[in-house]
Amino acid sequence: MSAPLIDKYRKMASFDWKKLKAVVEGEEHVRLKAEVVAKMKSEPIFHRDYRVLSREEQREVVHQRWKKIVEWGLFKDPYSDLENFHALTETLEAYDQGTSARLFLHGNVFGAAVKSMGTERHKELVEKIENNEIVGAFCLTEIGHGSNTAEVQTTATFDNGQLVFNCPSIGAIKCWAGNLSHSATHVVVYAQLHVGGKNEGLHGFVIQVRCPRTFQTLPGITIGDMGSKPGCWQGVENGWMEFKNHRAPLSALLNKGCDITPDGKYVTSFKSASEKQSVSLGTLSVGRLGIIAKGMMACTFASTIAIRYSVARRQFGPEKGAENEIPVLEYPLQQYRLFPYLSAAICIRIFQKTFVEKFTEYMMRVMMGEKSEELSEFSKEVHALSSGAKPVATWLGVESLGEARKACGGHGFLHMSRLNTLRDDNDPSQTFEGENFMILQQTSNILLGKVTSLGSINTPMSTMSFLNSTPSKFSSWTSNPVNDALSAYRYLTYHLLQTTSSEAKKLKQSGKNSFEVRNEIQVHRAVNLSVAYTEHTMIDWVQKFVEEVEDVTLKAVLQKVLNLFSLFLLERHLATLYITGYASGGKFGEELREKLRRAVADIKPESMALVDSIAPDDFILNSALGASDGKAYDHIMEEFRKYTNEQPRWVCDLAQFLQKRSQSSKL
Ligand SMILES: Cc1cc2nc3c(=O)[nH]c(=O)nc-3n(C[C@H](O)[C@H](O)[C@H](O)COP(=O)(O)OP(=O)(O)OC[C@H]3O[C@@H](n4cnc5c(N)ncnc54)[C@H](O)[C@@H]3O)c2cc1C
Repeated sequence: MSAPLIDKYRKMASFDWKKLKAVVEGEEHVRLKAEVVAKMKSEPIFHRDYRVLSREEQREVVHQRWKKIVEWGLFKDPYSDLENFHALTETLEAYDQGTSARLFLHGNVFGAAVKSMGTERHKELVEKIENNEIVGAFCLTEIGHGSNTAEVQTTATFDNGQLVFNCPSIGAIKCWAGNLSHSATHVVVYAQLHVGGKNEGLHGFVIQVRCPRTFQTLPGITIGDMGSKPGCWQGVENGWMEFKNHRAPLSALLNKGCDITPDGKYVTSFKSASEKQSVSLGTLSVGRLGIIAKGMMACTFASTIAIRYSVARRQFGPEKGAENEIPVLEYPLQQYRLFPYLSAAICIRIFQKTFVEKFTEYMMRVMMGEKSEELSEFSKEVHALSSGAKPVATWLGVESLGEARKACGGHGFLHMSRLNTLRDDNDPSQTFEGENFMILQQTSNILLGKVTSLGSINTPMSTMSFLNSTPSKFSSWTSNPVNDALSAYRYLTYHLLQTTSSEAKKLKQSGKNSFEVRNEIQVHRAVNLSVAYTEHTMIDWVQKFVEEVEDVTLKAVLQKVLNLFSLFLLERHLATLYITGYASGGKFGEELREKLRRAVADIKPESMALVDSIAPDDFILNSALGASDGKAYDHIMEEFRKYTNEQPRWVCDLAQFLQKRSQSSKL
């Protein structure tokens, strides 16, 4: 049985989805993505079915795909061709995060670390990285330390003009580094630098770990694999590495801002240990911006697959008889569970794109060598927002895939739906490049640092200026739910800032040290503060984007999308809004919920065209339930039929066993 209803739903929309796609993503981005997809379709190595590959198969296929992309020469420096970089990045991330991890870990993590922390001394190596003559991995995490990077235990000791690397304990063994198990010839490794018996703290080094011809590890280095992992991560070579007196040349030290003289003296231009650490770990914050897009892609896949399937799937109806059954998308509850993630997919995309534009402006100024108060304020603001937006986006993304899987019932559990695999693929985005709860503390620390300048806060992206004036309490709803939501968020953020700050003061006065204070203000206070600030900025930036859209039809549909996104996020703070005194009595909450239900219902006629505007090409989506023709049952059966005649060898054993059982029961 096929499901032709999808076209009926497409016709309900008030707008042309292709026009909306061009407005939201940009025409050039859409064209470039289509070009990459066409290239991939033409290469057999990118063709795939729903078969679950073994770890070895998956790694080999990732390797072959990586080789093809390198041969195509599509992957360029993001700052030399940003548009091209984004189109390729998005397509690969959507196709398979295992393949994209392989490329990014080399170019954008390992390579970026060498470029940002290295000097002229590393120029030749940078050329090799760019030509893909070597393969790189990034080794920061150890068995005993991940988040607390300052305490990593691997040592690099200056000895007779060389650096000697050691892991003094099991906890100091490097782990989790992608590309490391089999492929990496070089790594960026972080270690405590010891010179003349003194620990100079955490530093980055670049060293060769394998011979690029034999792939044998160099003396003093043992490398292994970390075993099986869920989803696409099976294809990523996350490895461990132990050093035992491995000797490397002094040039291994990534020496921007620091060095060791030939006679063994450590010299640095850093004014403090924290400045040194922030430069050596600065490369990490760039990654957070990219990971926001993982959250957006997760919401995109979840809503595309689940909403298309919800039209093909009919259950119950006003009257008896299968012919009277209605698509499950008709149920308000199903809409309420799915449409918010559809709105999140669109809003996070708009937010992330705006953020990347602002970040690029910031990076250009850094690369031009600017050193100003304003630029350092810019850096802080970028850090605060990226550390808040990465958790907000990735939590929403993983949550959306779980909800979509349940919304697709039993068939959602099939591997061919891709929902559980995608959930596994996206799961670690909540942990790597800064564990979500840990980096939210960085956002709240920066916000709390502003308490003394309330009234005169002036930051380059203006994300905190609203804190300058005392926000007012709820009085009544207006005709614009987004403005209403923003007012509520301003109140919420302001009050969370005040209560978190006064709680910290109280704890300090009671004799707690700053470590204790920081820990005790997290629950219900600092964490919520970071989330509220971030969501306010997201909504605010998307609203500014919508205001600029000229086409009235597209503007109207985007407004509906943003209405839903704002109310959906705000409703999650309902209890805190009441606790902080924004409103009293049930009316505000009742009305908020009623507006949320209304916003969901407003999306229904637009939903299928909205899905079409965000959905990746079927080749990339690769979901039997979410294909654009809406024929979920046909695709499911096509796959089922592949398995019907396979009789496993143990069936003979089963037959014999049953026979034995029946004979013994007759005795
Ligand atoms: C798929 C994957 C790929 C990875 N790739 C790489 C790679 O290529 N290179 C690399 O170096 N690393 C990599 N990592 C490692 C990753 O960066 C770390 O796992 C991450 O930084 C979190 O550190 P952790 O595992 O030590 O967590 P922990 O810090 O041990 O956190 C455990 C829990 O404790 C909580 N916690 C810790 N401290 C505090 C605190 N002060 N207050 C409140 N709660 C706290 C955390 O919130 C978390 O819930 C990868 C990880 C994964 C899963």
